[in-house]
Amino acid sequence: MNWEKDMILEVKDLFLYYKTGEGIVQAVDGVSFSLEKGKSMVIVGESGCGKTSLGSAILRLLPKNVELYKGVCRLKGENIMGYNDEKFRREVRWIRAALVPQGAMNALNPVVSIFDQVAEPLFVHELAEDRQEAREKVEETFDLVGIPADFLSRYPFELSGGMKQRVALAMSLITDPDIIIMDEPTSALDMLTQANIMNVLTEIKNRIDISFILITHDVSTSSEIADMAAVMYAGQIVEFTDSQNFFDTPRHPYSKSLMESVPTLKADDDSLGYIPGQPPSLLNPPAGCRFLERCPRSFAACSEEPFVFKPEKNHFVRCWLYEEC
Ligand SMILES: Nc1ncnc2c1ncn2[C@@H]1O[C@H](COP(=O)(O)OP(=O)(O)OP(=O)(O)O)[C@@H](O)[C@H]1O
Repeated sequence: MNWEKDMILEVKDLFLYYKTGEGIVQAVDGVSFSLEKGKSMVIVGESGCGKTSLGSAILRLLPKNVELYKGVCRLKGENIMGYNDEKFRREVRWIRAALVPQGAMNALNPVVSIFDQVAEPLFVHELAEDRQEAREKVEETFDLVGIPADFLSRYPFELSGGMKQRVALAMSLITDPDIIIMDEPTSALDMLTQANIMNVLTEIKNRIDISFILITHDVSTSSEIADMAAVMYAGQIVEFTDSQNFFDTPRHPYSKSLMESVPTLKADDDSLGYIPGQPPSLLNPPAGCRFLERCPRSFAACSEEPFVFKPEKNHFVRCWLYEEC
């Protein structure tokens, strides 16, 4: 993969391992991808495959038990992995790259008004001189995420789940970052509210120059907003391509099974697929292809770790089936 100037984010050979009493958990194991400016990307995969860890690794939000953390992360061409922690905190996290963490809407402070919570990053990072300036910025951001301005003085308990999620989004947008990573932003919401949040994201994408990474295990809700799609399996990205390609013709056997297991309004229940078995433990992942045990198309080569192949332009698949491509 070449470094290119119109990329917002380039991740190369990123590793994040955790130390535990049982051994080393290889949560992010040599992940590489790149995302163009203004584009959005979805990262899908089963629970426990390392999606949250990948987001945390990019934003350097690390727990204490890190065993290995290395790789390259270029934000607008600059390797932010080379920044010391202070520079990273001051210039990158929440300023140029923000996170909407899993369950963010339930983590709002119940005794602090919505205005004070959304405006806080402006004061912490000295981006507003006074409350009036902060208020204007918060109102502008509320307009972007579809929160009525009179919600400024409300408290979280006065808001519906969908509104709380919009507040969490507003908190990540308030500093005008280049990119936002959203971890399961719709998972605790009903279907209608999920669709509303997706519409809000589409609206934001149309109105401002921002890139999104959407982390989810729900393939269906992400198809509308994503320009690019990455599939994670057992700590690795096994497929990465533009979403049209991915949703029309997924290539990796895991991606295919994943797509076949997504319910649609047209399909009857009998045609729904499922993936037998469990992903391997990240404590001691198998030496060959990590999907081998569950793969309907495995063959002799799969006992060796697959390289990433490119069956067509901008389509990367970690699978021996595409070796000849
Ligand atoms: N601090 C930690 N210490 C040890 N293991 C961890 C730690 N954080 C996560 N893990 C493990 O790392 C692996 C990847 O977890 P992660 O939360 O990144 O996956 P995920 O795909 O986001 O899952 P989910 O969809 O359930 O949120 C899992 O096996 C998890 O148990």
